[in-house]
Amino acid sequence: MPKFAANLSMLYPELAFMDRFAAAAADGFSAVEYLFPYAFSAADLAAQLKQHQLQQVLFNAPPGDWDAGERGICCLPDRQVEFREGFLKAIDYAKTLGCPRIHVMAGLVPDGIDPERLLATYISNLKWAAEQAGLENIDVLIEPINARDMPGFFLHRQDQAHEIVQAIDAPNLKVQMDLYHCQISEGDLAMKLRQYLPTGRVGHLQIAGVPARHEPDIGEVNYPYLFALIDELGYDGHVGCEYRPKRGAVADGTSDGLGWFKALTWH
Ligand SMILES: O=C(O)C(=O)[C@H](O)CO
Ligand SMILES: [Mg+2]
Repeated sequence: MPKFAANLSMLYPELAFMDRFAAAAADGFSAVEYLFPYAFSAADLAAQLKQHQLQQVLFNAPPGDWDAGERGICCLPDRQVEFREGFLKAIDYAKTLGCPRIHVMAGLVPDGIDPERLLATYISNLKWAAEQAGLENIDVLIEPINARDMPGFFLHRQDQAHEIVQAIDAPNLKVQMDLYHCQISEGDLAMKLRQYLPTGRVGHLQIAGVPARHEPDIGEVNYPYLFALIDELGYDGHVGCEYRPKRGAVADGTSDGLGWFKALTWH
């Protein structure tokens, strides 16, 4: 069975962020991920990990002005300085948290800029980020995100992401394959896993039910089948549980929805 990580940005919305570590550990998770650590000190977050014996497996580099609607700045030519400063801050957090990978969001395609310039900026920033992160044995990840949830995002498809990763060819630059986004954008999940996991270029997996992004046992995707396939293909990384609990921010709403996880992991 794959190893699962609780995504603390989406799970446990009923709790304050700092209380979500204890809740994830109590539910049987041994790893966590979340979008952004920057509202908290790295030392406080590290203390939560230590206290609850949790491993931090992923977080995101600063995405620009998230509240204003920005979704990453890596492809934006006029934001290179900010991207690089933000990425160095992410490395500092990753070192304190013992986190081996950082997700870099590409950004939304702005009007009126030549697509070739965006691609050139994206590639140049990713090359630089992979070099910096490589000095600390950290992987850099890029994630295709579906256009229904994030219209105008620069990176929508697995083949596009793999083409970029191959072109840059840095050993620590990999794809974050979110099966929720992949199902919405392109489908054929089992064959996509068979195609991409053996390349060694998938650095992290994430899951959610489709179409509503609730628990993985709600919706059109047969996850038990895919978990067996992921094992068969020898993937030994984590699978991030990045979904919005169906019961929402009510007491025990997240734990009540974890029957699928407990059935797989509790013996
Ligand atoms: O939305 C996702 O799937 C992610 O993994 C990003 O980190 C945040 O948009
Ligand atoms: Mg994701």
